[in-house]
Amino acid sequence: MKNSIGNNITMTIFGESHGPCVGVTLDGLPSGFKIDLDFLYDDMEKRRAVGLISTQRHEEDHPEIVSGFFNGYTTGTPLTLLIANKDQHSKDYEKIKGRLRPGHADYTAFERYNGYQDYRGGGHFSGRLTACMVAAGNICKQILMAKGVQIGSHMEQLYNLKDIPFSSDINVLNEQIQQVNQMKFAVLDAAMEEPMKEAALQAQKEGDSIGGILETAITGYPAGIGDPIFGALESTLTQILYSIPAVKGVSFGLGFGFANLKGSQANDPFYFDGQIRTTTNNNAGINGGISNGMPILIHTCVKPTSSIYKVQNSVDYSTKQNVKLQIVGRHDPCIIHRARIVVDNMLSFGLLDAWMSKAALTPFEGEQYES
Ligand SMILES: Cc1cc2nc3c(=O)[nH]c(=O)nc-3n(C[C@H](O)[C@H](O)[C@H](O)COP(=O)(O)O)c2cc1C
Ligand SMILES: C=C(O[C@@H]1CC(C(=O)O)=C[C@@H](OP(=O)(O)O)[C@H]1O)C(=O)O
Repeated sequence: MKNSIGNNITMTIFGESHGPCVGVTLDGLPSGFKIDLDFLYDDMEKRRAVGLISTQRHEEDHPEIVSGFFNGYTTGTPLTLLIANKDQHSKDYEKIKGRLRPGHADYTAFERYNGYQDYRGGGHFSGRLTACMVAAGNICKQILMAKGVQIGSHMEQLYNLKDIPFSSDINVLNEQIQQVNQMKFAVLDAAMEEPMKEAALQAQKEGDSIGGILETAITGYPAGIGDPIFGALESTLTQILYSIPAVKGVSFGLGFGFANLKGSQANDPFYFDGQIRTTTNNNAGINGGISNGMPILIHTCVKPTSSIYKVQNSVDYSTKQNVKLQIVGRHDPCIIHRARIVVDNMLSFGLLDAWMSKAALTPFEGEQYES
């Protein structure tokens, strides 16, 4: 697995930030699924850079489906989406060529690819490739939604500013998911929108950057999905989340918060009301790597953008000299408001892929466990 991931459906991502296009192929999709293109374009719009709190590189981000899609439906053969790069300023990178941006992949790419990597705009390591993740993941999300799954994220924290958390009441939670999915800047507490935007703007003015934490909720995902040991749902989703550039932390449910609790506080007691549920959801919908039907709740930490405009200490890889680095060009002062849809859609890919494993292994209808 290098640029491909998945078992039943696979996602392969290709391209570089300053090449002609970036793209993605999904293989193994069911045939005959009607794709809502407007819904796809809406998600692309949520990731697209707008305003001073995002990069000033403006791309259309209008994916072109070049295979696996016919008369509005998936054909079941590899579905490839291409997204053009048109607004590259490659000369910005000539000026700092060989000078390693702290926090970015410049140094590690040199070591990995022996200098043959396309260094312009972060090349294959660029956040640009997350446009592919949003596009391909959107199609998976559409399939999940048709099965009653909902997924949405909000910025629970931006730098030191906090939004309210998702509700533990399933009805309220479902409304909140719908609410954030209507928003370009996803916060639950409307009063936090301006202060958060102001904080991002302030970082931009200072030539600096900020990060934060996304909270994602998934409802309607059935119990019984996940393949222990290595296909545990948490393992699958964690691998996917860490594939997103700038993601530096992932936790499920109470996560590290479990450390402060006793078992009597941490356990989620069961009850039955026609369906097996739990009264609390500290384990966030997953036990033993398998979904239990309760909402899946995930926290994802996105670091501050590494390309900042303050002078930094670095090394010139070619001359092996210590240098002062002054980055030029266009960068996001904050990534998280754009990354939230990347997170949703990549999780959708993982959740659909895991569900397809269960579907492939489910015994004949009627052949269910009976006590
Ligand atoms: C939507 C999005 C936009 C990004 N924009 C930038 C950017 O403008 N400048 C930058 O230095 N990094 C940006 N990044 C992050 C880098 O791509 C990432 O930090 C880099 O590849 C190194 O990987 P790592 O942070 O996961 O170690 C962006 C990431 C995402 C998800
Ligand atoms: C192009 C996008 O983001 C880019 C991600 C990025 C990086 O280093 O990750 C660096 C910048 O690239 P450039 O220097 O070419 O402007 C961002 O603009 C995008 O998200 O669509």
